This record gives sequence, structure tokens and C-alpha cells, in this order.
Amino acid sequence: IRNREREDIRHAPGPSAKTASWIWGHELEVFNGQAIEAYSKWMNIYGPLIKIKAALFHHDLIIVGDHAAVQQIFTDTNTYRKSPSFSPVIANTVGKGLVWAEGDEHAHQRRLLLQAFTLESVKGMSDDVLECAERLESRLANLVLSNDGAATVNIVAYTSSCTLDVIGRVSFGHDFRSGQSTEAQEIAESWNNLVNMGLTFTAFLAPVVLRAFPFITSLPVKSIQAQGQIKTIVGRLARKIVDDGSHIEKGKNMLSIMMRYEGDGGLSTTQIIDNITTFTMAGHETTSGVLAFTLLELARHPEVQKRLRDEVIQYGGTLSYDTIPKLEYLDAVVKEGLRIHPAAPQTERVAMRDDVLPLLTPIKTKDGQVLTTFKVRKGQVLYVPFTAMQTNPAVWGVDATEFKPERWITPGAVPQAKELPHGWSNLVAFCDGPRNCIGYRLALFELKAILATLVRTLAFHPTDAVVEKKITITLQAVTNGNGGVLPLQVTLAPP
Ligand code: HEM
Repeated sequence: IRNREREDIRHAPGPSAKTASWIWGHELEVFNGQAIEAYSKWMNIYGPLIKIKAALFHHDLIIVGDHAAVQQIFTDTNTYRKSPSFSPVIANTVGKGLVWAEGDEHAHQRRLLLQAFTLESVKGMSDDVLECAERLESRLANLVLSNDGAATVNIVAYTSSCTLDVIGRVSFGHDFRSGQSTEAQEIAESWNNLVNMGLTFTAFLAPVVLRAFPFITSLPVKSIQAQGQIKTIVGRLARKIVDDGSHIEKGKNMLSIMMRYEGDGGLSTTQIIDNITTFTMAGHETTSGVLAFTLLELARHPEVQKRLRDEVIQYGGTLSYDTIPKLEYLDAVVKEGLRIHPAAPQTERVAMRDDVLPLLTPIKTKDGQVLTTFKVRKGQVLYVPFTAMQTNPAVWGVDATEFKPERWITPGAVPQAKELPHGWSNLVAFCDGPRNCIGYRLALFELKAILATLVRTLAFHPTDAVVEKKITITLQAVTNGNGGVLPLQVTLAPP
């Protein structure tokens, strides 16, 4: 008892236990609110490291937004791992690829897979990305023209079919035909079901029950053991390509790059196919979500949209892998979209052993002590709230939650690197350390190529719809209770 009394977590700041539900702790409040809303509220009051009550009488949870502590969590992947209770679920949903792997297995897979994400490899994918962007541009333009010049669409359906087209082509040379192929429709339907299931109370319950009773995943119950539908579809398509050898001619996609390193210390065919499924799941809806929310911001900020369009048109040249990085304002728009609407608004880690986290911002405990480090016990569950960190007014100033791309090109408007987290562009949208997003270069090129292609001919306008933000697998727009729905009005761009 004396040991527990001395634990830092006992004295960590955070919302009072009296405000927590006796059975669901503070977790139900987090789930019921908009994405990360509750964490942001508490971090504004109590600082960047807080504790909250967990559901089902689990030990208190730590929410860590302190930049030094977060960097240690992401760097020391032996001490901080994804929760082992979810590992069988990941294996069933996307297979035993990179998202599933831990420790030496992860390091081995990651080293081999990096070949598919080098600058050179992404350059090789750029023509496919640009073609998919142009397809989306003409689909929307045709829709506008056939609707008397203005069409109201669920933009998520369009961004999602475009990023599925991209990932199909670049990862295994498959054409999902702008959402028209049978497989694309099955994937969209399955994803839509998952997103909407994620809004229900069962979705809140499942992870907390699993955390309390991890053995559930090994029960011989068919519905628990069932393989995810998207894994089945993508696995079948990729297996067919490997079996008939057609990946060999299409040398630039990830499958063909990985097949060169198959066997002999490389990855097995099953591991390669599991990674194709992993990339399809991790790379498709994430990029689509950031695109959809950035288009919403452009619709709400016509002056930003106009400045972006002017930049793309004035540039005048052909959009390509080499020219797109020259567009400075486009870069600022993409960074701002990723800062305010990261596709993964948070992540979870569990401490595998006792550790001491450094703190950039000392915390004041409930009994008035000041801590400059924080002791973590083995088994401690920690959440890293990316969105709350990237929109923290204590770091980003009073306009932290506002969409202002100008801040990225105005000297002194972005806080200095030492005040920001370690990560791509001092953001944590792509995580950091040995498990950062392996696809970030491709994602950035996609975001830029698709936005630039769309705004040069089309204009986006807001509608009356009230759009909420929820975490259901990834960050999702929810309109009238429907997940994955973000209405926007589209017209042709003014001459
Ligand atoms: C805007 C788009 C994207 C965002 C915001 C994003 C964000 C992230 C984040 C935050 C993580 C770390 C998750 C965690 O450890 O909890 C991650 C990991 C990962 N991402 Fe992305 N991602 C994006 C696009 C992509 C793309 C296009 C691909 C692949 C084609 C991809 C593949 C992966 C994979 C395989 C991992 C696991 C890496 C590992 O554990 O070593 N992502 N991503």
C-alpha cells in the first residue's frame, strides 16, 4: 500500500474522480464527445499530462501530451507497445503485417518494407496518383455540369474512392475503377458498416471489455475468429496477382518491389500479402479523411481556397512529382489540414516495464509537488492525443484550433521547434520514432496532388449540415448521426 501511495499516478492532475461514472470512469464521456474534445478540455485545465478514471475498474489511464514524454514513448518501442489484448483483433482484420508486428518481428518487416517507400519508389508511384486525381476531377466536374452547375455531394464517398484507386494501383497494380468495381463496392460497404458500428455503444464496450478480459479473443467463437471482409477481398486480389505472375511486368508497385525480396531472409508471400492488406487499410481511409476535412476547411474559408487556386493556376506548369513541392501555399494548406484534422486523432501504448518519463513541462500534483519526471509502472495504459497536442492553445496560441495555413509561411507564426513535438514538420500526425507512418511520403504527395488538381477547376462550398467529428476507427465526419458523411456543394471554379 505504501508503494502505491508513492506512485506518481496517484498524485497526477486530472478531472476529479467524482465526475467519473462508477462503472465507465471518464471513458464514456470521452467516447460520447467529439473526437478528443474531452482530452483537450482537461489538458487546458490540468496541463499536458493527466490521469483519468478507466471503465470497468481498470487502473487509471494516463493521457500524455507532454512533448518530451511522448518522444520517449515513441522512441522506446521495447518499453511502450501497442496493447497485446488487441493483437489478435489486428491479425484478423489486416493480417500479421507491419501494424500487427512487435519487437524484432516489427524491425525485420519494417526494414524490408521501407524499400517500397523510398523517395525513388514514391516518385515511381506519382503518375498513378496524378491520374487518379484527374479521374476524380472529371467525375466531379461531370456531376456539376449534369446538375445545372452545382451539385451537393457526400465528399467522403469521392475522396475515399479516389484514395482506394491510388492504393490499389500503387500497392498491387489493381484498378478499383473509381469505386465502380465489385470489390471497390464491397470494400466501401464493409468500411461504411465498420464506421457506423464504431458510433454505437457496443463499439465503446468492445475495447474496454477486451482490455479487462483479453482471453476473449482466443474463445472458439465463430464471430470472434472471423476474418475481416476487407482482408479477405484484398488478400484474394493480391494472391491472384502473385499466382499469375502479373506483378512482374508492373515493376513499380509495392507488391512487385516486395516480391523481389521474397523468401531467403525476406518476407514470405503470406507476409507480403498481409502487408498489402495493411497498406490498403492504413493508407486509404486515412488519406481520404484528411482530404475531406481539408476540403471542408477550404469551403468554410473561401479566401484560402482562392489563394490556393491562384497559386496552382499561376504556377501554370504540369503538376508532377518534381513541380508539386514548389507550391508553397499548397504545402501550408496540407500541414494545417493535418494539424487540425489528423486521421488518427490518438494512439494507445502499454508500458511493458517500469519506466521514468521525462517532462518538458513540469506538472503540479494534487498535493502541490512539482514533478519534472513521471514514474510509470509496468502495465500502465497510456493514450497520446495527437489532436489535443496539435491544437493546444498553450503551445499554438489563442487561434490554435483555427484553420490558418498562413501561419506556416509567416515568420514567427509557428512556435519554435523546441516548443513543439518531434515528428514530421514538428507535428505528430504521422506519429514518430521506429513506428511512425511508413506511408507518410506517399500520403503527402497524394494530399497535395489531389487538392491541387481539384481546386484548379472546381470550387467547394459549405452546406447547412452540422458536421461532427468522431473517432470511429479513424477520424470521421458524422452528419445527422451517419458516419462517413460530409456534405459539400461543388461548382466549377470561377474563371
Ligand atoms: C494522411 C494520411 C495518413 C495519416 C495521417 C497516417 C497516420 C499514421 C499514424 C499516426 C500511424 C501510427 C499509428 C500508431 O502506431 O498508433 C501510422 C502508421 C502506419 N501507417 Fe499511416 N497514415 C497515413 C497514410 C498512410 C499511407 C498512405 C500508408 C501506406 C500506403 C500508411 C501506412 C501505415 C502503416 C503500415 C503504419 C504502421 C507503421 C508501423 O507500425 O511500423 N499510412 N500512420
